[in-house]
Parts: sequence; C-alpha cells; structure tokens
Amino acid sequence: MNKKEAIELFYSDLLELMRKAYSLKKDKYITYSKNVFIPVTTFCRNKCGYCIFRNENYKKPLMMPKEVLSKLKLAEKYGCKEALFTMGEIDDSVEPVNNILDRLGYENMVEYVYYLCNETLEETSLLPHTNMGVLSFKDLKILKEVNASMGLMLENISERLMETVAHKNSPGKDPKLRLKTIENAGKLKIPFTTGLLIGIGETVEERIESLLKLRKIHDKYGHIQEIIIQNFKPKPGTPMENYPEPSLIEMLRTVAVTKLIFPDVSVQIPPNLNRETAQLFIFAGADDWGGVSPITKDYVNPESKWPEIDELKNLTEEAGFKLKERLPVYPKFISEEFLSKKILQKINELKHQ
Ligand SMILES: O=c1nc2n(C[C@H](O)[C@H](O)[C@H](O)CO)c3cc(O)ccc3cc-2c(=O)[nH]1
Ligand SMILES: C[C@H]1O[C@@H](n2cnc3c(N)ncnc32)[C@H](O)[C@@H]1O
Ligand code: MET
Ligand code: SF4
Repeated sequence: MNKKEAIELFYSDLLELMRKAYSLKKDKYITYSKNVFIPVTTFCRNKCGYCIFRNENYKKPLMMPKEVLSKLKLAEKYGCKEALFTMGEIDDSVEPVNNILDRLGYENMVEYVYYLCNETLEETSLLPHTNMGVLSFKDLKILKEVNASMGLMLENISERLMETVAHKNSPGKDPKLRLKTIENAGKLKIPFTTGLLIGIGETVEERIESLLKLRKIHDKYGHIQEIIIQNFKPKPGTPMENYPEPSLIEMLRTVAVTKLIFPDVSVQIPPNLNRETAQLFIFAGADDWGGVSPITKDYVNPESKWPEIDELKNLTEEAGFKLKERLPVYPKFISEEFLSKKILQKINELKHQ
C-alpha cells in the first residue's frame, strides 16, 4: 500500500473501511496479557508535553530490588505472567538515579534492569517485557537475553513534533532515534511491541507515514508482534492539559487502516483508555487488549482504571468474541530464532507446571 492509497482508505466510508479491516480477522479470539507494572524509575531525561508518569521525587528516584521482588511475588500469586518494566529514559545526566545505581554497584540503568529481569526469571514464574525508551544495539542485545519481548512506542515519525509542545523538550522522542532502536531490535530478532500515540498534534498524513515506515521495517526484519494504537488522554498540570482527545471516529479509522497495513500483526487497543467504546474497536480490526493488571495501576494513565478480567471477558463475549490470555511474547515468536535459550527454557518450564 502506498501513502496515497492509505490516506484515501482513511477517509473512505467508515463502515466499509471497518468491514475491510474486520474481514482480516483469522479467529474469534481477543487476547490480553495479565501483568504487573514495575515503574523502575519515574525520573526521565525527557519532558513530554503529555506525560504525567515523569515525576522527580527526590526521596525515591529508584525502586529497590527488594521492593521489585515483593511486587513480582504478589503478581505471581495473582497469576500474572508478564513483568512490565517501564520507566523514564535514564542517561548520564539524570544524577539522582545514577547516584543510587552507583551505590548499589551498577554501572548504569541497563545493567540494573538486566539484573531485575534476571531475578524475575530465577525467582518467579513471570516473563519480563522491558520498555525503557531509546536503546543502543549493544544494550538491546544485553536485554534480549532476559526479555520475552521488548517495546518502544514510535509515537509518531514526525520531526515537526520535536518543535511542538509534545516533544520539544524530549531528545529521546526524536523519530530517528526511535526508528533506529526498532530497527536494531529487528536485527537482533527481538519480538517487539511498538505503536503510535494518537492526538498529540500529528496529522493524518503523519500517522500514515509512521505506519508505512513501521511496515517497511517489519518487511525487512519480521519482528513486530503488535502495534499499539494509543489514544492521548489529557493530564491536569501538564502542558497539554487542554488538548482535545482524539475522537472515537478518528480512532476507529486509525485502527482499521493499521490493520489493513498490518494484516499479519496484532493491533492493540488499551481498554482502560477506551472504557465506554473498547468493544467497537474489535469491529475495526483490533485483536488485543494489551497488558491488564489485577494489582498495579497504569502509571502512565493513573486516572484510567483497568477493567477487571471478568468485565473484560464479558465485554469481549458480548461483542461475539472470546477472551484469551497470552504471554508477553506472541506464539509465533516462541522459537530459537527469536528468543534466548534462557527465555525458551523458562517458557518450557512454565508449560509443564
Ligand atoms: O500497562 C500498560 N502497559 C503498557 N505496555 C505493555 C503492553 O500493554 C503489553 O504488556 C505488551 O503487549 C506486552 O505483552 C506498553 C508496552 C510497550 O512496549 C510500550 C508502551 C506500553 C504502554 C503501556 C501502558 O501504558 N500501560
Ligand atoms: C508508555 C507510553 O504511554 C504513552 N503515553 C504517555 N503519556 C500519555 C497520555 N497522556 N495519554 C496516553 N498515552 C500516553 C506514550 O505513548 C508512551 O510511550
Ligand atoms: N519513557 C519511555 C518512553 O517514553 C517509556 C514509556 S513512558 C513511561 O518511551
Ligand atoms: S512519556 Fe516516557 S519519555 Fe516522555 S516524559 Fe514520560 S517517561 Fe519520559
């Protein structure tokens, strides 16, 4: 599909567009991953105009190993299978975090996250999924060994947003750096979650360009397991607090076009950010609810509560589908081609429990 065709599709008759995307569905399942959200640090070198996760609490720049392990143990009791390590981007400039890492005996954040992921594998029945922002080839390679999958939202390919309230203070949101990370993850065959943030001032054309670029990368490396279409939610006290959310129709069109560009990849819609309307996205081609946690909040969108698993099951069934739990890595990536020996062995152990 080229850009012109994709834009035409986007603006075409909504029901026809949705029907086209819907007809690509191969089965009647909508998947989700039962997870625990571990916000390792809320310090960040970036200042995105929409973000409320970032919080410089000088009393607590870093979650300590003990605290992380006790959260993971609790998650295990609740039957969670994914440990979601999501955090701010830490480079040498973020002193309070680096000082603590130093005291704990870690060179940098990657080394610490590696340790936490490895502990997860050795001490619990959970599988790590890490999203710590932009990473180098070398760091991705290190983390691949202890992650079932990894993630980084492209957000959008638009360089223009680097000059607007959304990304003007966020060097880590430079699309060149994000695309490089996603490509390097492809070279390393890391099962990968990426996606777009919708409603941060981007145009429809820029959305399509972002999707087509991700398509190109996926054609080359085949490692993208899911695309998240995440709707922006304004947060009080942030520079973008008065920005409008994307409309339902806008979101439905975006999800449908995403599915048409990615018939072979899962399209994820977060149910907590679309409380009243989540079901509709199934009919636009969405097939995954993403991570849902019975014990932790969505620290990125703390005002948006996860539905209970029962509620998610009911709303999925009411729409005519079946809810199915999945691991943080999708079945077609469970192989030696994509996973480290350590992770494959862990998944095998879990199967026989
Ligand atoms: O619970 C959440 N999970 C988030 N996840 C995790 C995701 O929902 C699933 O856990 C993945 O599908 C892995 O199975 C993200 C993963 C990424 O790689 C990038 C961004 C996100 C964002 C969120 C989020 O805001 N809240
Ligand atoms: C973890 C991911 O959460 C998303 N994210 C950050 N802030 C918001 C917000 N206000 N609304 C919706 N999504 C957000 C970004 O896409 C980030 O990459
Ligand atoms: N800070 C990282 C990013 O924006 C992780 C998700 S936001 C908490 O990519
Ligand atoms: S969205 Fe991620 S990169 Fe941006 S300020 Fe928040 S934590 Fe930092």
